[in-house]
Amino acid sequence: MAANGTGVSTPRSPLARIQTQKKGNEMCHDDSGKTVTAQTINELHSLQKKRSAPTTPLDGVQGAFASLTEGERQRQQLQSIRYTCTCNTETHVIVGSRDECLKLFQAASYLLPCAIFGLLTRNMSKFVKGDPERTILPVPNIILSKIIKLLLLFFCVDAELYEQAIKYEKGSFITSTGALATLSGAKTGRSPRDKRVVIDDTTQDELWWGKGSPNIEINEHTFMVNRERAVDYLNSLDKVFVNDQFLNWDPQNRIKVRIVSARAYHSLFMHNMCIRPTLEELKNFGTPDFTIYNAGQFPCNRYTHYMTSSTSIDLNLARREMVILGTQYAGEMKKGLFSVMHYLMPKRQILSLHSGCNMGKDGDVALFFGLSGTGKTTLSTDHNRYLIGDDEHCWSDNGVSNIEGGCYAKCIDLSGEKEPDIWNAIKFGTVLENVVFDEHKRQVDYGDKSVTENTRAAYPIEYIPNAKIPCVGPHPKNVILLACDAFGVLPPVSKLSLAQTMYHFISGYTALVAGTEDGIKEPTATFSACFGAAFIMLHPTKYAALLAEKMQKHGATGWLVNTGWSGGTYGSGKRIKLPYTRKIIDAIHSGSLLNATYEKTEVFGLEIPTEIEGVPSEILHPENTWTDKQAYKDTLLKLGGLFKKNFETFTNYKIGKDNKLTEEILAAGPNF
Ligand SMILES: Nc1ncnc2c1ncn2[C@@H]1O[C@H](COP(=O)(O)OP(=O)(O)OP(=O)(O)O)[C@@H](O)[C@H]1O
Ligand SMILES: O=C([O-])CC(=O)C(=O)O
Ligand SMILES: [Ca+2]
Ligand SMILES: [Mn+2]
Repeated sequence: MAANGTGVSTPRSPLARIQTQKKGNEMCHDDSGKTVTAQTINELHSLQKKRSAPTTPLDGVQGAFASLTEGERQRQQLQSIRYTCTCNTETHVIVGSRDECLKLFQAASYLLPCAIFGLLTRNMSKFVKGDPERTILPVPNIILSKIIKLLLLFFCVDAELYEQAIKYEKGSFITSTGALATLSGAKTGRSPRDKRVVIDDTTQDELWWGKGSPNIEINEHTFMVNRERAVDYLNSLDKVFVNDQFLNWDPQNRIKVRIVSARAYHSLFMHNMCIRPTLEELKNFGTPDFTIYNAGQFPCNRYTHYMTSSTSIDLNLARREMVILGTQYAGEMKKGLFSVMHYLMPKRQILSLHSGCNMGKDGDVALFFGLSGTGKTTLSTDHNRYLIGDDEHCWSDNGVSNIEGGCYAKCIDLSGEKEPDIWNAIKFGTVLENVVFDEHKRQVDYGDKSVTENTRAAYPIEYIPNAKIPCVGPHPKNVILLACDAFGVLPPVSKLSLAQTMYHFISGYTALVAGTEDGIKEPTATFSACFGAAFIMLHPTKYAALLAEKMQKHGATGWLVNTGWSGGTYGSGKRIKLPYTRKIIDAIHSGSLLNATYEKTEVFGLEIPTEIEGVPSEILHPENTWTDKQAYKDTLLKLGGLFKKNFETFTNYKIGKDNKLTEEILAAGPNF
């Protein structure tokens, strides 16, 4: 209780957040989207719908159903709910030992095939001590270790999740192309400063901690406090959604995950993003390898030790659990599981990668690395190639495999002409986050940033016509590093030596424009080790060593592609046209670029081709595109300096078995 007797203050509006972030802290950079500007939930909702004149008369039945007889209408309705079992909101509480409960759970899923059951476990200690609210549950005198709540609800076909979302989650609508438009609330991007990892005897030694690391420590006790909070919240609801799914298309390294969440939106999102089990696999699912408790609507308690805001995403590797409090941004689940893979896979000598991946007709595989917004999804989705995946992969001795079963595309300024496959994937079943649409026609305005610039579409990978199912492929031939250079000094494409590839992989550079706020014209450089510092769990050099080893072994060629500015910095120059970038990528895939004539640039020492089919030669050397040559030189040196400064932290580490490669990598950076 506060000393002045006024009690503990509560946030003024549901969207208010506590700002406790220290400026200039040592955390890895925040690549999450900006939070919304709306101050209240109603304001947020009003942003989503654009006013327009109604086009449909509201009285009388119109359209396809108008001419149906009642019998036909009923038949069609029945057909559409064929797969939906009756919702039984009654909660069946089974109390028993963990094993007994699991057995019952298994048996029940056999009795009702197709059903996914809600399953919640909670520590019984508090329960046994006697919470009057809870002792109403029958407690037979067997040794209790867990309570499991079976909710006979789930049968998560897309249609039912749509219905649940529309009925219970404000801001859910069906768009004109059939996608489910949703709002993620106050957070429209990830919150890397609120992502915490339990430090224990094992993780203390194994994980990367300290400067630059994404792992902010909490202790086991705090994790349990937050876990209890999340589970209590979920237990208080009429229903929870449970997804039992897989990660990783490599059958030998498949991970079973369970996601318990409160929103149909979250369930459909993960249904799309993770690998969907067959009915047979679901029946035999057994115990998951990892579980997420997503209580995102509910905040963490600010007075809990270690908490610095009302949001906390907590990872406990020993318990194989993650708890989410205070953010409904669905990407936290996707990228939270990616972090888990970044821990589990390297232990098996498998490299986990923040990259897109596709394969040509002849089986040539390319990886696309890059930070958020640099083009992984856009460029790996290529009508002339098979899509293996757009964002998260593993590279093992067997080749590459996608970790996910879906894609998560940026939608800002999306157009059907430039990105037809992504455009056409936005249909029934797709989750469309934080977009603005016409209130009557339900047509999405992809240019509208009113809710956020980070608008997204999450769809199953099968929605891309040339997806490669199963999503696996042979060893990569090309490793393409994407950087969206808003300084406009990096060449549109350069061929890299292995040491240069490693240098740029460890640097993980991109520069975007700070945002859409007035007056901000100056790009900010972002360095994020391994093009995904927010998700890696071990020291970056561990992943770098694995990449070097695999590239060497399989003879892959590295490339640096600037998908950003040309002809000047943001403000004076222009973003390189997507069709040109596609031509460049085509030349890499076909092998023609490997045999081109090259010249070397100053400062970065990059090899740039003099000619590429379909690309004006004058843009290949960035200096040509700048009218002010001095400004080009100054900007180049400025960026070179930023690279050097960033790399200082890595100069004391050894990469790989011998010092030779380490020395070569250090020499592969800008030289001036
Ligand atoms: N020359 C270009 N090359 C690639 N993308 C471009 C280019 N010009 C504009 N774009 C736009 O940049 C964006 C690239 O976003 P994309 O979804 O591919 O990012 P991503 O690397 O997959 O990021 P994330 O990891 O956040 O999903 C798209 O909106 C695309 O239309
Ligand atoms: O995780 C997200 O929110 C989107 C994404 O893919 C990234 O940022 O790399
Ligand atoms: Ca993407
Ligand atoms: Mn990503």
